[in-house]
Amino acid sequence: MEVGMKEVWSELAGGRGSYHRLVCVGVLVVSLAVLYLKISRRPKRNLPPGPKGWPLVGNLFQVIFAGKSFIYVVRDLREKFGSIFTLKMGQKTLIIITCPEVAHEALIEKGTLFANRPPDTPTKMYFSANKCSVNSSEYGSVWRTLRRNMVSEMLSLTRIKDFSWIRQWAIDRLIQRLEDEARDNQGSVRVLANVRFSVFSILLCMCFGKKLGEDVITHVDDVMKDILLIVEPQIHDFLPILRPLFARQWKRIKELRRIQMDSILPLVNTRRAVLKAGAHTQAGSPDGAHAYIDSLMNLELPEGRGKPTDEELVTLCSELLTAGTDTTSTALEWAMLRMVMHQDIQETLYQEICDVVGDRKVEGKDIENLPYLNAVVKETLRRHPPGHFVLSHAVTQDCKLRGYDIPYKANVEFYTAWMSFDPKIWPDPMTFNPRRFLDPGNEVDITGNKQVKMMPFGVGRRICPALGLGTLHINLILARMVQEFHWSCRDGETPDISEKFAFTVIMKNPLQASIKKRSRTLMEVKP
Ligand code: HEM
Repeated sequence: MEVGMKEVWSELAGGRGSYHRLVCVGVLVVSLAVLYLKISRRPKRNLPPGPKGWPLVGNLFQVIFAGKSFIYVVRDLREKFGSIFTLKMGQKTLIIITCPEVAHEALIEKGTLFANRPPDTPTKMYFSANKCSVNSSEYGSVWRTLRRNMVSEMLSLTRIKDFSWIRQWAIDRLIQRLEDEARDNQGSVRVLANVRFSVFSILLCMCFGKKLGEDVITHVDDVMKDILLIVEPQIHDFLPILRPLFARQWKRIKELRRIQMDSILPLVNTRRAVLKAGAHTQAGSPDGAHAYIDSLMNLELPEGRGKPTDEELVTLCSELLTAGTDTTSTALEWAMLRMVMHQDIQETLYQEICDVVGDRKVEGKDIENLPYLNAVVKETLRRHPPGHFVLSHAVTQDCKLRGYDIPYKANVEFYTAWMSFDPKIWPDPMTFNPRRFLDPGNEVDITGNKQVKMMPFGVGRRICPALGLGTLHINLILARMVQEFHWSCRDGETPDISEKFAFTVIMKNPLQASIKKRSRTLMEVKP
C-alpha cells in the first residue's frame, strides 16, 4: 500500500486560478468539520490498541511520511503493539493481526464471521465490475458460485491434468528462451522476466483453451501490469472528501479499462464463435481443449443476475491472471536465488531429479515423488512469502476477537510474513534450510486447519483456491530449470537478498544468473 501526497499538493497549488483553490480549501474545511461532528457523536468502541493518531486523519500521515512501505511500517508497529492492533487511516479502520494463534481464531474458529471482504475503493470497484470476481465478492451466494466454478473448471485434479499440455508447451518455451538469452548475453539470464512470461502464458492459455502467440500474451500482460499499478490505494481512498481533486485520474482509469476490454474481449469472442460453430467438438480440432472461459459463459449467477456480461467475463478472466502470475513467479525468483546461493542444495535437488526421473523431462506426475523438491518449495514460501499480507478481510457483522470490538466494514489485515519468521515456531528462522520440512514430526499443514505455522496461501474459507495449481507450477518450473541448467552467480557478483514491495515482495535487484546446459540429453515426453 503506497499512498502519495504529491498529487494533493499539486492539485491545490496548481495553476488553475486562485478562485478554484479557494473553493477547494473551503470545501475541505467544511467537510472536515462535518466529518468531525459525525465521528465525535459515535458511541466509543473497544478497538485493539494502536498508535495515537491525529483528529480525522488518524495515522494516515504518519504512515505516508514514514518513508517506507506499509509492510515495513506494520513490521515495526508489531514490535510495539504485538499480535493485534488498530491503525486509523483517514476514514478507514484497519485491524492488523500478526500472530498465528489470533489468525487461527479468526479465520478457522470464527471462519464464517471473518470470511468477508471490505468495501472496495472506487477504482477497484470499477475494474472488478462491481465485485464480480472470486477474490473481491462479499461472502455470500455470488462468491460461492464463482469460487465453486473456478475450482471445478480450472483447479480440480482432473482439470489440472487436462491442462498438462499447456504446461509442457510453456515450460519448453521457457527453457528455449533461457538458452537463447544466455547465448546472446555471455551465459547470463534474467530470471523473473522469463519465468513471469511463462507463468502468464500458462494461465492465459488455460483461460482460452489454446496456445496463443507471443505478441498477444505480451500485450495482455502489459495491460495487466498497468492495472496493478493503478488500483494501488491513493490518499483519497482514505479521505473520500478529497476525491473531487482527483477527477482527472478517472480519465486514465476509464481509458485503461477500455484497453483491457479491447485486449481480452476479442479472445472471448473468438472462443464464443468456436463454441457456436461446434468446432471444439470436432475430432483433432486445435480448439478441442477445455477452456475456463467456456464455463464462465454458461454460468448462471445467483440473485437473478443471469449469465455474466462481457464486462464481467473480462474481469473474471483477468482475476485469474492477476492472482496467479506475480505470486508464482516471485516465489520462483526467490527459489532460483537460493539455488545460486546454496550450490549444495541445488546439487541435492539435481541428484534427486536424476535418481527419480532419469533421462526424461520432469512431468507433473513426478512431483509427488520428489520430497526434497517439495521441501525446497515449502522453505521458499516460508522464508520468502510472495505476499506479506493476505488479501484484506472483513467481518460479516460486528463481533469480538480477543475481547476487542471488530466493526463491520473495518479492514481486517493479516500480516503473515512474521508468522514464518517467528523463532518460537521456526528454529533459526532466517536460515534457508529445506531439510526442516523433511525431519520426521515436522510436517506442516499449509492449510492451517489444525494450527497456523505459515500461511502463504491464507487459511480458512478464503484460502487460495489454487494452492494445488500454484505449488505445482513452482515445483515443476523449478525442477525443469534445475534439470536443464546448472545455475550460478555471474562472475564477481554476490547475490543481493534485499527485497522491495511491488504487488508482491520481490527482489530489490532482479536476479540475473549464469546458466550452463547440463550434459545429460533429455528425452521428449510423449503427450
Ligand atoms: C504461489 C502461488 C500463489 C500464492 C502464494 C497465492 C496466495 C494467495 C493468497 C495469500 C490469497 C488470499 C487469501 C485470503 O484472502 O485469505 C489468495 C487468494 C486467491 N488466489 Fe491465490 N496464490 C497463488 C496462486 C494462485 C493462482 C495460480 C490462482 C489462479 C489460478 C490464484 C487465485 C486466487 C483467487 C481467485 C483468490 C481469492 C480467493 C477468495 O477470495 O475466495 N492464486 N491467493
